[in-house]
This record gives sequence, C-alpha cells and structure tokens, in this order.
Amino acid sequence: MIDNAQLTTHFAIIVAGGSGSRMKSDVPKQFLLLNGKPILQHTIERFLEVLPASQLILVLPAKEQAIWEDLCQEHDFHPSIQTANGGATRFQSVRNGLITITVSEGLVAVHDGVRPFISPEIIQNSFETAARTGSAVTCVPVKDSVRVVGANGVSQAVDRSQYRLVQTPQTFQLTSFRQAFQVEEQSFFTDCASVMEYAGFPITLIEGAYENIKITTPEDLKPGFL
Ligand SMILES: Nc1ccn([C@@H]2O[C@H](COP(=O)(O)OP(=O)(O)OP(=O)(O)O)[C@@H](O)[C@H]2O)c(=O)n1
Ligand SMILES: C[C@](O)(CO)[C@H](O)COP(=O)(O)O
Repeated sequence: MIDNAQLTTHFAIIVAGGSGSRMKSDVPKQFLLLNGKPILQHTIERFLEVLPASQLILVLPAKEQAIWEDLCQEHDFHPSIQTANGGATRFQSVRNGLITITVSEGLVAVHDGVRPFISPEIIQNSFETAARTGSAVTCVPVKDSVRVVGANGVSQAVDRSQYRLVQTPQTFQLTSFRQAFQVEEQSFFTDCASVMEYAGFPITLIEGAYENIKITTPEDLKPGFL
C-alpha cells in the first residue's frame, strides 16, 4: 500500500472505454467474465490493493455504463470510484479521465482495464519509479525472434535484445502528463509513453510481467489458455 501521506497525490486512471472490436463479442471485452467475475472487476481489485477507491478513475464507454452498473449489482462489487466517459480513441479516453483530477501535483498511473493480471508489486514499483524519475513504463523483453518487413515484402532478422514489449501501468508526474496531453492527437499514439515522448519528456522503463497480458482477441480467453 502507498504511504498514507501520499494517498491524496497518487491517482490511477483505468481505461475501459473501448469497444473491443478485435474480441468480436456482443459486449465490450472488459465486461466479459473471467473465473466468474468481470475482467474489469479483477483489474480494479488489483489496484484497490495499492490505492483507495477515492484515487481511482474509471473510464467507461459513454453508451454502455448501464452494463457495468448491472454487473456491479450482480457481483456485489460497490467501490466508490469516480467515472468518466470514454472517447473515440484511447488517447481521448485518457484525456477524459485526466480532467477529473483536480490536484495540481502528484502522480498518475494509466492502466488498461483489460490487463486483469497486473500485480500490486508492479503498480507499487511504477509509482516509486515515477516519483524518482518522472515516468515509469512497464515492459518485458521479447521472447520470440523478430523480423522487420520492408515495403517490398522482404524481411530481415533484427536483434531482439534491443526491443521491449510495452505494457501498462504507465505512470507519470501529473504536471508533465497534463502538458503532454495538450498536444494534438497523432495517429502513432498507441499508449501514454508515446504521447509523453512526443511532448519531449524522457521515458523510464520498468520490469513488467509476461502474465500481464492485454486481453485483445478471442484466443486470449480460451479455456485452459489463461
Ligand atoms: N477509445 C478507447 C479505446 C480503448 N480504450 C481502452 O484501452 C485499453 C486497451 O485498448 P484495446 O485493447 O485496444 O481495447 P479496445 O479499443 O476496446 O479494442 P479494439 O482495439 O479491439 O477495438 C482497453 O482497456 C480499452 O477499453 C479506451 O478506454 N477508449
Ligand atoms: C497501451 C498498450 O496496452 C501498451 O501495450 C497498447 O499500446 C494498447 O494498444 P491497443 O492497440 O489500443 O490495444
């Protein structure tokens, strides 16, 4: 758990405002059940081991908030968490969550609602590292061989030791994060680190975990796979 004195300055935005098009399910994937509980509930519970509910912001699809309310009733899950509306892109969802934070200084972690296996230790480490260096971006080394494919279709092996697979949480100083999110959205913004980098802020990497997967496509939920 974060030190009591820091509780009012440490925030986490859990982004669950997407539609989950690659999952091809009837409801957005963050609401699907995993071991009897909504994926999003697992994720929030991991964060509640580190931060109180008052420091969390949950970004939900504007049109599907009733689904989440029904699931919370059904699963008797009632943490008092502020919500914000999702935007058309992840960048816009993060920005919608960010404007609900009114304190001027502190730290903010952004985490995908569909990464339910995040450990409290990684969350904790991301806050500690961001407090020291200004940022903490979770990642893991690449386990497979990697090839780059040129425009002509010809591929070439690359040195995988030079690459990292990026996960969340991604945690930053609030002041620089706010400044970074004032930029015009770019098509290459796939995460918060790319936004911070575009705005000129340095990125510190921290060790993630291979089990901290992002549930993205149906294979990620196949029985026996998880
Ligand atoms: N407009 C968006 C898009 C994504 N997200 C969130 O960002 C996380 C990672 O995004 P991704 O896995 O791509 O989710 P979706 O956008 O929902 O999926 P897809 O790209 O397959 O449509 C998810 O928790 C998702 O809900 C969000 O809050 N708002
Ligand atoms: C933020 C992220 O999960 C880091 O790996 C990823 O970039 C999200 O990408 P997506 O295309 O929105 O799933």
